[in-house]
Amino acid sequence: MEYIKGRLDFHVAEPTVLSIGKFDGLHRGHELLMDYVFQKKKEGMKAVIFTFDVPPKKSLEQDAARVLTTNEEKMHLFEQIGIDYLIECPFTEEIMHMPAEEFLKKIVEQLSIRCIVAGTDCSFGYQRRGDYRMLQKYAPEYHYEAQIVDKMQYEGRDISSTFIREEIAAGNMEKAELLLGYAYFVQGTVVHGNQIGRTIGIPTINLLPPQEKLLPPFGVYAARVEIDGKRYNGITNIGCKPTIAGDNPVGVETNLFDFYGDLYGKHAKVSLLKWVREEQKFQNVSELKVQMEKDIAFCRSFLGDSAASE
Ligand SMILES: Cc1cc2nc3c(=O)[nH]c(=O)nc-3n(C[C@H](O)[C@H](O)[C@H](O)COP(=O)(O)O)c2cc1C
Ligand SMILES: Nc1ncnc2c1ncn2[C@@H]1O[C@H](COP(=O)(O)OP(=O)(O)OP(=O)(O)O)[C@@H](O)[C@H]1O
Repeated sequence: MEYIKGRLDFHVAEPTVLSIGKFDGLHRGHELLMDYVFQKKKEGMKAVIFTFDVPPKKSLEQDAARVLTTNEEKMHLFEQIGIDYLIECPFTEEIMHMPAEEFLKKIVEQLSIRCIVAGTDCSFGYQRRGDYRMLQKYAPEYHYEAQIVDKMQYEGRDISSTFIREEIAAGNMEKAELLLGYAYFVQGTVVHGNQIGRTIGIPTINLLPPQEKLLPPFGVYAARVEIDGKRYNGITNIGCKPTIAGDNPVGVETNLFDFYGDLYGKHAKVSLLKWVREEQKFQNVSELKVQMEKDIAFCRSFLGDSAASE
């Protein structure tokens, strides 16, 4: 996949099928759009995703300002599914104020678009004036096909990134998984923690998630972990470890079941499957250990041998 970012003079000479949007989380609704995109790819067009690189909101205090997938994660997801070009267009003043018609003409010409796939709520151009009707209107003049897709729904509500962010912020991991089509995950490099875990017989791998990544509420989760292509069942604590003195950063730490070894520096993908309980401040580490053992027993039974069976 070619990743074109930071420039307005993006060009693709081959005929393309394009989809446009934020694609935060790449959920089941987006997947529906991708089905149409890949149909066209089979017919010989190059698959292009067009998205804007909007600077992160100043205040990340609110969950709505955080993202399901960072730009880097999105890039990997698009690459995995077989997108040929990912265009991350800088959201400059010029782009922000470009009339929708002009914007459409620009991308059709520069990207040799033959088909545009979009949902009924897509919007583009100054004051978001461009919509699916505009895409349909200009299709004959610009010689592309407009493939407009009705929004996929779940229990009467449109599936959207906003919907999924709300579910994750409420700790509803199973529902988020249904909407996403895969379990919500946090990934990163395994870093050193306080090394207390091993002294209580429950070692953990520690990840420090990017600031903009939306995390579910602080607490304990049943997890599935992927490292070097291998899958493990495990249990994850998200939070600042209030039982442990000091100003601990927000961490995602996981005890892998039936694994012993050194994983520092490795890349780990931790999928959060089910909320188990809130993170608590215990009187001391011994009390915390008793609770952690109960949590592990619960998660072992909840997960069964699911990692091995997939
Ligand atoms: C299953 C599990 C549950 C945890 N629950 C809590 C908790 O409720 N409160 C807390 O302060 N720390 C909790 N922790 C974090 C522990 O304090 C932490 O794993 C331990 O101090 C080791 O940290 P280290 O890897 O930095 O050495 C939990 C960790 C795990 C794996
Ligand atoms: N549930 C859905 N079914 C079909 N198409 C969808 C669905 N959700 C989004 N799309 C389409 O996918 C493209 C990208 O959508 P985008 O990520 O911008 O919005 P979204 O998923 O609705 O999230 P939000 O508006 O909450 O940020 C758009 O063309 C949009 O219309």
